[in-house]
Order: sequence, then structure tokens, then C-alpha cells
Amino acid sequence: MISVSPKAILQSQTKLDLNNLSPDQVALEIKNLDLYYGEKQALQNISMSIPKGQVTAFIGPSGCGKSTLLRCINRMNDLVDICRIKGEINLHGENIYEKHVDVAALRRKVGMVFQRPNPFPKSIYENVVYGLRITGENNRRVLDEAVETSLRSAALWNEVKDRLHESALGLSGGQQQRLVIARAIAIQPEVLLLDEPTSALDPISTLTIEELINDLKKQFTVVIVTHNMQQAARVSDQTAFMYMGDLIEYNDTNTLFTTPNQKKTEDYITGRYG
Ligand SMILES: Nc1ncnc2c1ncn2[C@@H]1O[C@H](COP(=O)(O)OP(=O)(O)OP(=O)(O)O)[C@@H](O)[C@H]1O
Repeated sequence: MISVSPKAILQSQTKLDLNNLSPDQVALEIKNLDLYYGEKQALQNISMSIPKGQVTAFIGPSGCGKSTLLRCINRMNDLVDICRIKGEINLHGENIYEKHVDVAALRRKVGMVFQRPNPFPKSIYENVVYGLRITGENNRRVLDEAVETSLRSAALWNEVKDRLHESALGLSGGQQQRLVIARAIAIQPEVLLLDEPTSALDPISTLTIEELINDLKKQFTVVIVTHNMQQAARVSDQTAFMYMGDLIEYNDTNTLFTTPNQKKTEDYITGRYG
């Protein structure tokens, strides 16, 4: 099994019966989801419930479909012409793939942070309020408050409070990634999607972001794709192991890493492939 000491598994991890969540415990319900890029099927019949206010990790070898599945949750795959999707993803019981759904509104509810920090070439302040300004908010007091609250939630306030009007591009990579998280949470999404958020960062910045993820779940439902199994074990409450477009096993993180049900999961977490 993966060598993660129980101490490394954060105290706040909770164990839910993922097959029997009550409706008010569910943030997202993925049902029989198939995805094709042209002729190639990249996701096969994925069904899973993602609990509210928890961290759910997607792991698996390169090309297994983790990022594809993550991108389905805020319809980022709509931007890929050859992509076709069947099945449902329900957010509060409403299928986000229904024709009438306003995708811009969906993306305000389901924010996303990518692998490489991508602050805009603007001040720290303007980066944080970007989404609010788009929705027409220009009241200085509201914006100031959002900047402070979001930067505090992203564990960046103390480092930048004296230089809010300086360029975001002057921040370190780890600070930029926390700024991007602050920008994503300033518009108060319900779900935060993190696509390998630490893969471009040094170990100290990685640790800071991992601690931050543990705090963020007090306010948001977090779904994270990571290549790093130790990271999944440290930050997530439940983990989904994917292999070649299939969801092989989905369980509370501790169980998945210590007593997996499936041989493929065991082979992966013991480093036999991937
Ligand atoms: N835009 C695209 N067009 C065509 N095929 C794609 C596209 N994006 C992903 N794929 C294919 O879909 C499959 C799943 O890719 P995806 O990026 O979701 O995997 P992943 O598990 O996130 O991989 P990695 O860990 O390497 O990022 C792969 O075979 C990939 O080549």
C-alpha cells in the first residue's frame, strides 16, 4: 500500500457512505457519463456522487480521463469542438447539460483553477475583483471587502495587503496560485475545481496550498485532480481512482489507500503502473 503515515492524513477527513448520501449531503451527482473526443471514447459510464463541503480527489495514470472528467463539471469541454457528452451531471438536482442552462452562470457557481498560475496582467486587487466587475459590481466598499475576505480565505492577505495595487505578475508562483484561488472564490462559487494546482510549484508553496485546500472545504465543495498520490491522501476526504476512462474505485481516502477493493487500484497505489 502507499506509504502515507496515518498522521499525514489530515484530522478533518470524514468518512461518508458514498452510496447512501442524503440529498442534502450531495453537491454533484454524475450519472452514466460518457464522453467522446471524435471517435475516441475518453470516459465510460461514470456515475458518482460528490459530497458537499468535502474534498474529492481524482487520481489515476496519465491519460485516464481525470482532467476530462473535472472539465465536464463546469462544461469546459464545450470549448472542444470534437467533444460529445452523454449522461448527466446534476448540481442541486439540475442537470447542467440541459439545453437551457446558462453556461456563464454555471461557471460562476463552479470555479476552476488550473495547473499553471494564470493571473491577469493587472494589479493584485483587480485580479481578485475581476469576476465581480464582470457581473457589474463597482461599489468600492463591496469590492474592498471582497478583496480582503478572498485574500484572507486564500491565505495570501498578510503577504500582499500593503501592495494590492502592484502587478500580480510580481508575485512568486505559489503566491500567484493563491491569488488565482482568491479570484475564483471572490464570486462565491459553490464548487471549486482544482486541476493539478500544485504541479508547477515548489514543495513549500505546495504545502501552503494543501493547507489552504483543507480550509477551503469549510466554505466550498472542492474537487481536485492530482498526479501525486501522497497529496490525494493528505488533502482529500474521498478519492476516485480512474483507469482508461473508467471509474475503477471510489471510496473514502483512507480506505482506498489502505485497503482498496480493486486489484487495479492496488496495483496503481503500490506503483505497479502509472
Ligand atoms: N481536447 C482533446 N482532444 C482530443 N483528445 C483529448 C483531448 N483532451 C484529452 N484528450 C484525450 O482524452 C484522454 C484523457 O485525457 P485527460 O487529459 O483527461 O487525462 P488525464 O488523466 O487528466 O491525464 P494527465 O494526468 O496526463 O493530465 C487522453 O487519451 C487524451 O489524449
